[in-house]
Amino acid sequence: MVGTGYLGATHAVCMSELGFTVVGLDVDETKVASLASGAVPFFEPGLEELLRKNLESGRLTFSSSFEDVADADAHFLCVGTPQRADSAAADMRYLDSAMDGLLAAGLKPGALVIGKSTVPAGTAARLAARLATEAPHVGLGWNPEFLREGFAVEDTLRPDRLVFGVPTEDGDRAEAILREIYARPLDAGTPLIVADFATAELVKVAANSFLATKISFINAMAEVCEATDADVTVLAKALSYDTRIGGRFLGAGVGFGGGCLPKDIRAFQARAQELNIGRSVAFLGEVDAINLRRRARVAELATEVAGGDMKGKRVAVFGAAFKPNSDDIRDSPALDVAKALHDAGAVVTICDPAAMPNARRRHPELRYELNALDAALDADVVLHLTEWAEFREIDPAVLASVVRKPVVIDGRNTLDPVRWRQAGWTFHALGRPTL
Ligand SMILES: NC(=O)c1ccc[n+]([C@@H]2O[C@H](COP(=O)([O-])OP(=O)(O)OC[C@H]3O[C@@H](n4cnc5c(N)ncnc54)[C@H](O)[C@@H]3O)[C@@H](O)[C@H]2O)c1
Ligand SMILES: O=c1ccn([C@@H]2O[C@H](COP(=O)(O)OP(=O)(O)O[C@H]3O[C@H](CO)[C@@H](O)[C@H](O)[C@H]3O)[C@@H](O)[C@H]2O)c(=O)[nH]1
Repeated sequence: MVGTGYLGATHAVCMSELGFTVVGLDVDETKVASLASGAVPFFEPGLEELLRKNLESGRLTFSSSFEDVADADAHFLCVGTPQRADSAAADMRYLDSAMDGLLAAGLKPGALVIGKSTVPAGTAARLAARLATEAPHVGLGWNPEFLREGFAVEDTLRPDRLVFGVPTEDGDRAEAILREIYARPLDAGTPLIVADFATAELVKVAANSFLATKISFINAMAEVCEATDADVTVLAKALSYDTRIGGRFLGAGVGFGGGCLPKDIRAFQARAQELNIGRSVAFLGEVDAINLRRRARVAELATEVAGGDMKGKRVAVFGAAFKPNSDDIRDSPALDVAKALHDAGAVVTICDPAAMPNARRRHPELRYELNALDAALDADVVLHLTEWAEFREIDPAVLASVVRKPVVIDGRNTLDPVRWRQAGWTFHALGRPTL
C-alpha cells in the first residue's frame, strides 16, 4: 500500500484483515512510526482496534523504504492528489514520485500496480505507458475507491460496488489478480464493474460530481427559501419521498468540504478544459460557487445578528472538522467561516470533539475549548457548523445561561428549532425562517 493516509492506512488494515500480507509504505516517517506502534494518526471509528489486531497477527507491517515492497505481488497506489496551489488541477507529483520509488526499488515480474487515488482521466494510460517502457513485465489496474471518512472500515470491507479498470488489450490478467484480491466481497455479492481505464477513472469523479451537485442543488433551493420565507428542510423531506430523487445528500446547510468533493469537481473541470470539453462540466463551476456562497452567507448572517460589525464580538463555533466523526479539516466549511469572522475582528472560539489538534495547527490564531459550554462563555452568537451528535445533545437552556446573547445559527439544520426557541434562543438557520 503506497501512501498510508486516510485511504491507504484503512486499505492496508482491511486488506490484512482479509488475510493478505500487507506492507503500508509512506514517505512520512512519523506516520509510519505511529501506525507501526498501533496508533492511527487520524480519527476513524473502528480502525485502531483492527490495526492492532492485524499488527499482532504479523501480517501487517509499515515501512518508509520502497525496498521493503519490492517483492510484492500487488502495489496499491494510495497517495494524495490534492488541488495544485497554482490552479484548479490535481497535483500529480505524489503519484509520479510513488511510481519513481517503486520503479527504482524494482518490481517483481508479473506484479500488478493498482491505482486507487482519484485521478484525472488519462492518468492510468500515462502510467501504463511508463510501465511498458520501464518495467514491461509489470501490469496496471485501476480500482477507484468510494469509502466515506467516518465509515471507512465498513465501506472498505463491505463496499457497495467494486470497479476494476483494466487494459483494453490483455486485461484478463489484471482482472484475475483483482478478482483474487477482492474474492471475499465478490463472493458476498458485491456488484462488480469491469471497465477500461478511462471509464474506471471517470466513475470516481462522476460519482463525487453527482454528490456535490445534489448538495449544491438543495443549497440553491435554500437560497430560494430564504428569499420566499419557505423552509428547505420541509422541501427536502417532500422531495425525498420521490424514489427517483431519494433523500440522501439533500442536507442543506453550510455545504460540502473535505479532501475529496471540492478538489475533485475542480480537477474535473481543469481536465475537461485540457480536453477542450470544458462546457460539458461547466455546471460544476456553479456547484462550487453555490457551495462557497453558503459559507459567506453564514459569516454575513453572523455579522447581521451581531449588529453589523464583528469587531470585538465573541463567536462560539461548534465544529472544525468538515463533517462529524472525522478529524479531517481539509477545506472545512466550519473553519473557513471561523477564519472569516476572526479576520473581521471577532474573538472566535472553536469546539470540536476530534479535529481541534489539526485545527489549532492550521489556525493557531483562533481560540479552542474542549467543552462546548466553555467555548460559548459570553458569546454574542453561537454557530453550529459540524453536526456532531454531542452538539445535538447540548441542553439549550444550560447553554443560554453562559452566553451573552442567546442567538444561534444552525448551519447544518440538525438542531431542533422548537427546543432552542423554548429555551429562549433566537434561532437562525440556512434556508429556514428565523424563529
Ligand atoms: N480520504 C478519503 O476518504 C478518500 C476516499 C476515496 C479516495 N480518496 C483518494 O485517495 C487519495 C489519497 O487520499 P487521502 O485522503 O488518503 O490523502 P492523505 O493526504 O491522507 O494521504 C496521502 C498519503 O500519501 C503519502 N505520500 C505522498 N507521496 C508519497 C510517496 N511518493 N510515496 C509514499 N507515500 C506518499 C503522504 O505522506 C500521505 O500520508 C486521493 O487521491 C483521494 O482523492 C480519498
Ligand atoms: O446532505 C449532505 C451530505 C453531505 N454534506 C457535506 O458534504 C461533504 C462530504 O461528505 P461525505 O461525502 O459524507 O464525505 P467524504 O468522506 O468526503 O466522502 C466523499 O468523498 C470520498 C472521497 O472521494 C468518496 O470516496 C465518498 O464516496 C464521498 O461520499 C461534508 O462536508 C458533508 O458535511 C452536506 O453538506 N449535505
